[in-house]
Amino acid sequence: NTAESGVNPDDVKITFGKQEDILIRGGVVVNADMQFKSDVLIKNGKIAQVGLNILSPGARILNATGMYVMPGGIDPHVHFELPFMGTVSKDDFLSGTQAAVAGGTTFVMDFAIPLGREISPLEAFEQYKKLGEAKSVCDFGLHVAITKLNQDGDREKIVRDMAEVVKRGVNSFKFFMAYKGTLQIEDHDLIRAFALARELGAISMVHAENGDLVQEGQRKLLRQGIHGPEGHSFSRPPEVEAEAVHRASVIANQVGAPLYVVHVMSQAAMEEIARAKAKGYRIVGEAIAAGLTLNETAVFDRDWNRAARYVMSPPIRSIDDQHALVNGLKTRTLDLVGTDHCTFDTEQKRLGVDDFTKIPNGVNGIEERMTALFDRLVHTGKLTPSDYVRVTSTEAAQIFNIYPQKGVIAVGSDADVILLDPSKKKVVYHTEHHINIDYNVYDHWSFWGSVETTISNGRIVWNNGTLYTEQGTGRFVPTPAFGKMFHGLESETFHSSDYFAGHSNGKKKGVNRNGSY
Ligand SMILES: NC(=O)NCCC(=O)O
Ligand SMILES: [Zn+2]
Ligand SMILES: [Zn+2]
Repeated sequence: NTAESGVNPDDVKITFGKQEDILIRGGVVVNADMQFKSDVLIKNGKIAQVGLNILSPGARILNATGMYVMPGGIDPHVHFELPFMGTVSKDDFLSGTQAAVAGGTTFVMDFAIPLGREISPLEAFEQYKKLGEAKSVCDFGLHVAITKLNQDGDREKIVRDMAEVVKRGVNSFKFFMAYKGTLQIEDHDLIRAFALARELGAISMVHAENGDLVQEGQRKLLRQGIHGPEGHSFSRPPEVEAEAVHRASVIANQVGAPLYVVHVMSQAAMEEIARAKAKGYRIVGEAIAAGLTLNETAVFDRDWNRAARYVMSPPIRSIDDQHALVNGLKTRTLDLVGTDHCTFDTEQKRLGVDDFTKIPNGVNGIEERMTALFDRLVHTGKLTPSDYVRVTSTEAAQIFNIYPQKGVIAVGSDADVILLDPSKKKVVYHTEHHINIDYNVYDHWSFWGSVETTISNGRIVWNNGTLYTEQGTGRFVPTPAFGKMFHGLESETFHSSDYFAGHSNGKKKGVNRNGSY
């Protein structure tokens, strides 16, 4: 036991990687609905007791005086070892989840993307699940990307795969409306895929940009002699993002499918979400840490290597957009915050040194999200600590249907818990971070709100600046179908075959829960 906050690191070394009884004393527990002074007892990887003056002889004591005791962060949008744009993103499930827990995130959701290889969505799911189980140091879930509906001339294969991955614990499909020629799915397939997802009780997620317009914009700029990173921003203006949000929301609403828009980066795109919400569409908007903290001036840096670090899609926008997105979280036009953590080192970014369309797209953020958002949202007084917990953890747990296992400090929930000191600053140095690249877009930034201790499934994995992780301790957590976004829709008669004219011999047949069509 120690009078200092957190625990004595020498003690921890003895039991690192092991679940133990932990008593968190004297902190303020913050859930999405309320905050209250309370102790928290952890046993066997679960929260065993929440209340005042808990006694538990033999438990390790964590002194949380002056700290917030919060559910571990849930990052619904990360990409580890993603084969993309001629290379593979640098952080894998090991470095990525180590950085996650060092930053207070205890659950990540990656995307199984059948990209750059002729594999099916089911094979992609199994590959990513295997990678995650072998390397992760915290629990993880998976979304599955659908890039086309026809595999090797077999129009039923993808349909069968979608049903099968739902059975295996996936409740969300991702569709890219951009990246023409590689990931982009065309509207006629999007309509059918949304309908299938709807029938299966799985959320349709979109990367919303008009990929055809982007491609035309890129060609025009290159013809005009614009080859640098700024061309990336010019080729993907906010209208191109907003148009895709509008189109996706209309298509989803027409087929009755709940829609999740990932990485909303512009005010224009956010306004399309507000419009859809006002019309009663089932739609949620995800902000990302980069959109809430960075601005487009970085892409205009005279130093090419520095500018390229900020190239991601949709692009990082203006300061006005950034402020609008922060306010959108406050007004609940936007619902939750991820990172889209997708890292490429300087050498990889330089693949596009002569042509901005070849700069691998992606920025870091998994290690900084919790502290950066605490600084920008809570320290500024815009959001309450409870609202912060909602947008960084609880909302994701509810949307992806793993609440109350995750996303709350409550008896019976997984012991994924952080101790956050609101009066301490976290300073980011690329020399100290846990991600696997040679820079950090937040290098030398300081944020109010430092995650002092992270507990993952009852294991202390981060304490006072030191990691105590063991590769492979993270589990794949299945996300069951028909979560929050489907509530009230379960019993409705819905046949995706209504959207597959001539696809099932004219017979009105749906995808049943066993996966046959
Ligand atoms: N966002 C980005 O630039 N890279 C990751 C892939 C994606 O989410 O579009
Ligand atoms: Zn995307
Ligand atoms: Zn992404």
